[in-house]
Amino acid sequence: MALVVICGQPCSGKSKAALSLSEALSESVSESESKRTVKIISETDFHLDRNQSYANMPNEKNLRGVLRSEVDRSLTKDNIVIVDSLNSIKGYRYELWCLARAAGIRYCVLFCDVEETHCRKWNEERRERGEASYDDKIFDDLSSRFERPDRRNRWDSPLFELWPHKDGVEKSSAAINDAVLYLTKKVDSKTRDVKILQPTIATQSGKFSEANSLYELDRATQEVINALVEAQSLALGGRLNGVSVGQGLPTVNILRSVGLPELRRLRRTFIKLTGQTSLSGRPPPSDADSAKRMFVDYLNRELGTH
Ligand SMILES: Nc1ncnc2c1ncn2[C@@H]1O[C@H](COP(=O)(O)OP(=O)(O)OP(=O)(O)O)[C@@H](O)[C@H]1O
Repeated sequence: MALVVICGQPCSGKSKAALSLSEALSESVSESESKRTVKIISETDFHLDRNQSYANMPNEKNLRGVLRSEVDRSLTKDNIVIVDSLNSIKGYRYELWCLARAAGIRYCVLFCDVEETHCRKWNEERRERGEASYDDKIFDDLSSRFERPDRRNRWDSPLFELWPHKDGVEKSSAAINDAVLYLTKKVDSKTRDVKILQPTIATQSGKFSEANSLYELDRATQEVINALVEAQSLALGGRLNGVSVGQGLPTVNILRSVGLPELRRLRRTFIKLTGQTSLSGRPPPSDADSAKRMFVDYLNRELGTH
């Protein structure tokens, strides 16, 4: 039914927010919606120690991989899944958004906006009470790498903002109320303010094996670029529609001439988002057709023809 990504600095009140949202959602269930369930997926479910999980990049990628798989397994038409983790890397939020899109459900981000100094103080207080907390080194590292959500990104939208330090967090907080309304609103063909993500061919494609994945991704996307450059030069600047990049693959639909620098930029961004920079540990597609399909889908969306 929906995926909610909680996002915020370390020790910014994310778990409190996840719990408040879960309670508010459960209370909003009417008789007719009794099938609906709310599930929180958090690092503590896997008995993972914060300082171990974020000690180095391989551990961090592993943690994100574990959480992402659990999200992927949990998304259904009837439940609302809340991911209670830092979710501070933009590329990772994009991946979660892709999972929601592949599942054809609604999506939103709930952001705990707390200044780093307050988070640090809360973390120190937690440590003094003998509760699990971040070591200073880990806290500094995570907080310096935090990528603030931006509602202009599809994967950060809609964005509901909480200010736990200023206002506290309750199940009646305004942002929680707004999120509940958004997540539970009945939609029909006239509804404009609720977006149910639609799966595309690319997001429906199967699972990929890790072997040779980066190499395949690099090569496959280059082949798509080559095909486009060639097709554009043959069309001599004329309108191009339905450029084939291989049998059984979707076509690229460009309504304007797109130069090589722009194509190269799009390719670089795509590779980055697909995980080549290993932001989340998810392997990029390992077979050429999957990689091409994803890239064509990305180009069609970015060039505004979808
Ligand atoms: N609104 C608040 N006012 C005062 N203190 C708070 C508030 N929210 C959280 N804290 C303090 O911060 C601690 C951590 O809260 P919480 O577990 O919700 O944060 P978190 O962002 O989920 O942490 P982590 O990054 O470790 O998962 C709490 O134990 C509490 O001491």
